[in-house]
Amino acid sequence: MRKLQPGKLVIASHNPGKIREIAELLGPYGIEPVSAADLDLPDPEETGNSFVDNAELKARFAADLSGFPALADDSGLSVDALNGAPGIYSARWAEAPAPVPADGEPGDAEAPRDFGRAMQRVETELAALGPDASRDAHFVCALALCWPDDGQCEIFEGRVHGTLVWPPRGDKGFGYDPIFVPIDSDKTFAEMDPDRKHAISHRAEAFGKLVAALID
Ligand SMILES: O=P(O)(O)OP(=O)(O)OP(=O)(O)OC[C@H]1O[C@@H](n2cnc3c(O)ncnc32)[C@H](O)[C@@H]1O
Ligand SMILES: [Mg+2]
Repeated sequence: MRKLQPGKLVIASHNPGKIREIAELLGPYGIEPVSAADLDLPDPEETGNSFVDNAELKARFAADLSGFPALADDSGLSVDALNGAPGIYSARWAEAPAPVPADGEPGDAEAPRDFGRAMQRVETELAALGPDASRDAHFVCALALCWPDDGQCEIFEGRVHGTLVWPPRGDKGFGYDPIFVPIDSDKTFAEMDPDRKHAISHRAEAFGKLVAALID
């Protein structure tokens, strides 16, 4: 399998929380992360039907446009009792419906994200199933690393199981972290130090596989 050489690697993400975690996880390997935003790369539409498809689509897009190897992460929260929702729609659950301006033309501004709203929606849908509904959930992370020249991509996946709590707790991390308590912990991801999250998270597991396969 082709190895990732030290040097520039585009992080094909526009999520600052994710970019920070990826930079921390890559810290020890002599790789220079450059974010898609640093390169002014646009955010592609996530038209895939799976985490893997969306990760590959984002990494290919950034590698082709930048000429550097690119790493994308597609991830999300999957709630058992909601048949895996929000899943690949995890980011979209945090977006408000696009406002329709007075002239009737759809606006082109990106809808701002509100994870308070997304977490509330998870809780509301779970509560509607009654007090006995399972609160089991897992985070999934699919990483795709694509090279620009021959279009080759390698994919790695990780997951972490846990349960959902309400109300949200903690101010570290990002996204759904304040309602997710991983197995064998009493803290939410948002209450943990980053090092602890990196020891057990879905992203850390996928990274462990990537490092073992692609970095000497
Ligand atoms: O596509 P990019 O630009 O990378 O950024 P994004 O935020 O849109 O990322 P995704 O499309 O992969 O959507 C995943 C969403 O799932 C949530 N998520 C993923 N990993 C998470 C984590 O470690 N902790 C909390 N929430 C997470 C988070 O809300 C993300 O916005
Ligand atoms: Mg996205």
